[in-house]
Amino acid sequence: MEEDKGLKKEKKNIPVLPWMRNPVDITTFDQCSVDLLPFIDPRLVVALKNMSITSLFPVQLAVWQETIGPGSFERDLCINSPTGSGKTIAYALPIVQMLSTRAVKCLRALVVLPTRDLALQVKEVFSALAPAVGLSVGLAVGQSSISDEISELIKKPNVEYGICYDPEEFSYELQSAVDILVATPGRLMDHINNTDGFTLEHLSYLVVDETDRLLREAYQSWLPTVIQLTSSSVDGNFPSAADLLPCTYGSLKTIRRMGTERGFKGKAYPRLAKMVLSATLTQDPSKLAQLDLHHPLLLTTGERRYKLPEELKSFKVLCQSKLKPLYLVSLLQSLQGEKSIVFTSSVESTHRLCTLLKFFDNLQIEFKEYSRLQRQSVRSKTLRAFRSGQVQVLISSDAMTRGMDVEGVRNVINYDMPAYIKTFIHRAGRTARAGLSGCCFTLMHKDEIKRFKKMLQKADCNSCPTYSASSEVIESLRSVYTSALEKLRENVESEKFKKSKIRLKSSNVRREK
Ligand SMILES: Nc1ncnc2c1ncn2[C@@H]1O[C@H](COP(=O)(O)OP(=O)(O)OP(=O)(O)O)[C@@H](O)[C@H]1O
Repeated sequence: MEEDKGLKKEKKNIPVLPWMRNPVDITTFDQCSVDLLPFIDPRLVVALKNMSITSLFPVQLAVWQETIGPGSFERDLCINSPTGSGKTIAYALPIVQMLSTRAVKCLRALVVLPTRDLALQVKEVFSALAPAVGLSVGLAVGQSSISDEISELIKKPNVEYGICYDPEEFSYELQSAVDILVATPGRLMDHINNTDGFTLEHLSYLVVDETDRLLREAYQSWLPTVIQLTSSSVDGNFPSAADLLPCTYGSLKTIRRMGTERGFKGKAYPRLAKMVLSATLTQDPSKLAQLDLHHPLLLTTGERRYKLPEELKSFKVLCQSKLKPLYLVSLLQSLQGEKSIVFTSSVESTHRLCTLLKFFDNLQIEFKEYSRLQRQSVRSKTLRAFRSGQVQVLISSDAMTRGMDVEGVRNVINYDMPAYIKTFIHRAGRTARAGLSGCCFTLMHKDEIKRFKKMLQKADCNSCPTYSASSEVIESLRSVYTSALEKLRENVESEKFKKSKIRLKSSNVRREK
């Protein structure tokens, strides 16, 4: 009977897609000194060392093997590797290496991420590598105005000797100012639809980072659009007469033909090579089908689908629901100003918790709210302060959950227990990155223990000791907590009143119009 159960569990873990059942196991790779990496451009070795990277992590070496090494980018790669294991460099390095010998500048690599902050972070990594081999990197996230972004991405034509050509009369060739573009889906679609000279015609590499998140929403159909724009424009091996017509002086043309050979039938050639990544990569065939992968190869860490970082320690903090803020304060005080992120279940509870903490007198912890309710400029400022250490604790909704890499985060606190293991993995993964140690504390009521244990088992985590808050500290905080709660109630009332006043004012203005 027990055996039957075990068998059923095992079966449940077997992916439906056959190619997912024979993955490359990343754990079989060791770290490798950058000086010993085969085929690497020496200029990139210097750039890596300037980033304080002297050896490659296992996932980076595994991807290098499948791209620059014997794998030669022949298959599309699906990379499932834990948080903080170095996936960004895993895809950035081979792309920059491949493009280092390009002759003409045009947009050849596109990296898509779900949020602006993540895109900014990834752009930084490319910017530390690409200029070393003469490549330029652009960003399309809507951080600046669309016209500023266009002038960064598209090269204006040379206007010789002050002669200004009439664009109606003379169709000059607009060219890309970047080789690599890091984008969020919305802004990418804006450029595809509206920016003159923006083209994916020459695209050779597509990276879909945080894949499962990006595949969850349609984001203006960015993925089918990219796939369609990079699919074959010509049937068979023979170009049409139009393709043989001389092209505009200096312009570059990429003709993607429809493959006719075995294994390539119906596929475009030159091919758009794809790399898709996540710490919790989806195994859902219908979702993966959207990516139109070519002979996909899965690279994953060990046998388990989900894995937590090696050096992460998890603790549960048992408390009554109504006393959660007290336990949080006591925990934060015992962490003595270590960089920490507190996760709540929604933007509203983030705001509420942050407001409540402000009413705790003498807390002596620099904390800030970080949520999608805030404007981007406010969020960016908070993130900068957190990175620099000016702010020690971020109270965040799930806006911080995925991919964010902040140096020195020692603790993650789940103020509200996440509902899914995927959320737990991404939240906890903000600490214990790049082989460093870190702790994850989850506040819960004793009735939630069973569910929590079951959830952690999915990531093969069977040990989660209880962290005991000092009862003396809890008692000493009670009176401050009562008065903070009272002030919070007043604050909520006054915020409600302000909001209703604003609503009334704007509806009056509308009526007058
Ligand atoms: N080879 C390396 N040597 C030292 N540090 C590295 C190396 N590669 C990456 N790092 C550092 O490790 C940290 C985590 O890297 P990265 O953000 O790429 O992880 P990730 O796998 O994408 O995580 P997540 O799934 O959370 O997005 C970064 O601070 C990065 O600078």
